Amino acid sequence: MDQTPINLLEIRNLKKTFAISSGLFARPLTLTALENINFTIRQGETLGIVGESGCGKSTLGRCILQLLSPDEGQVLWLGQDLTKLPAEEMRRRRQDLQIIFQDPLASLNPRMTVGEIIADPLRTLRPELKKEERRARVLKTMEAVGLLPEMINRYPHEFSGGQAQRIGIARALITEPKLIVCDEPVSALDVSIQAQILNLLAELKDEFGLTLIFISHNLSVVRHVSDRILVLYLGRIVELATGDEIYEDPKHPYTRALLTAVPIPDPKLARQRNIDALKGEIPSPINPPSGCTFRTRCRFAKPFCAEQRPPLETIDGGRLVACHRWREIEVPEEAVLGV
Ligand SMILES: Nc1ncnc2c1ncn2[C@@H]1O[C@H](COP(=O)(O)OP(=O)(O)OP(=O)(O)O)[C@@H](O)[C@H]1O
Repeated sequence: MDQTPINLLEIRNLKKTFAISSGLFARPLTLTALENINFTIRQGETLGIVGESGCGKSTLGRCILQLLSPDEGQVLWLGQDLTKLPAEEMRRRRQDLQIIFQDPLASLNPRMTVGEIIADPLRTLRPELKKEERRARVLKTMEAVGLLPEMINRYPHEFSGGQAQRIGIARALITEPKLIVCDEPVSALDVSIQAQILNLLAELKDEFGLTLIFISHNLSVVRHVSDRILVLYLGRIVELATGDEIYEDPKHPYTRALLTAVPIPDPKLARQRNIDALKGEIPSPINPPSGCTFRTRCRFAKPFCAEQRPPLETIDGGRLVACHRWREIEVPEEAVLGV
């Protein structure tokens, strides 16, 4: 029997722009939030998406879920293009694709009880369910995420951030989705609570056979949960590889720069790695640099990097990198994480 995992989701040539007003009578400017985005997600995989603030992570998550309409490109769910689905069909498809937000308390309606919040997606997506069936599902889902049954009639403000995120996870889980986009799910939580929520997501993934997209600006958070990691810079993919490849043999200078923010215990190694640290501000996506958009902050850049956009090349059996100079950039072995 063929055991090859199937592609649950395929993103093809995705582009998303926003029109930015630049004054009452001025023509709006175009901000390109995502461009030329191509990748696939296999069933059962966790794909991490990393990059600095403003690089397009949330926009990508929202375009996948059709909470935002892309300008161009396809979002293929088991081969079916979600961007072309009529609203009613998309509403039904939503059961399969859910989202968990960054700020758990802000994303929960303060006037609804925990039970009402968790049951809410069922009211719209499974209106045929009877009240008792809904309640039974809510209690089962609460148990799965570690909430006690007696919490069902309480309100969000009575909960800590970690508990509130469990409510958000239960709300996403109740429709029995196949894919959950986790948009910075632990960034707003205390460090001591972050590991609990990450472990819970990993357990739920195994228990329910979920596929996860895990968005974070923090590469160390993504490392622990992801099979593969997609690195975004100014709305473009600069690298896509397995977690081990990204950590042990990063090919793109931007990935190397992100790695310098991941703590390592040895101060000598940390100093060596710091030469890769990011310098300067991220350029405006309204007027990005010509050629390679990372060149203005790249310590390996040469004049020709300003001339052409580097293509996203497939290298070493499937990983992707977009850098004119990746072949010439050697990573000193002792500077690599964990060596
Ligand atoms: N509704 C919008 N209108 C105009 N510009 C937007 C809108 N949403 C996002 N942007 C812009 O698109 C770019 C990508 O934003 P996005 O929120 O996707 O980035 P991000 O990587 O998720 O950042 P963060 O980690 O800060 O959330 C940014 O320049 C942002 O200002």
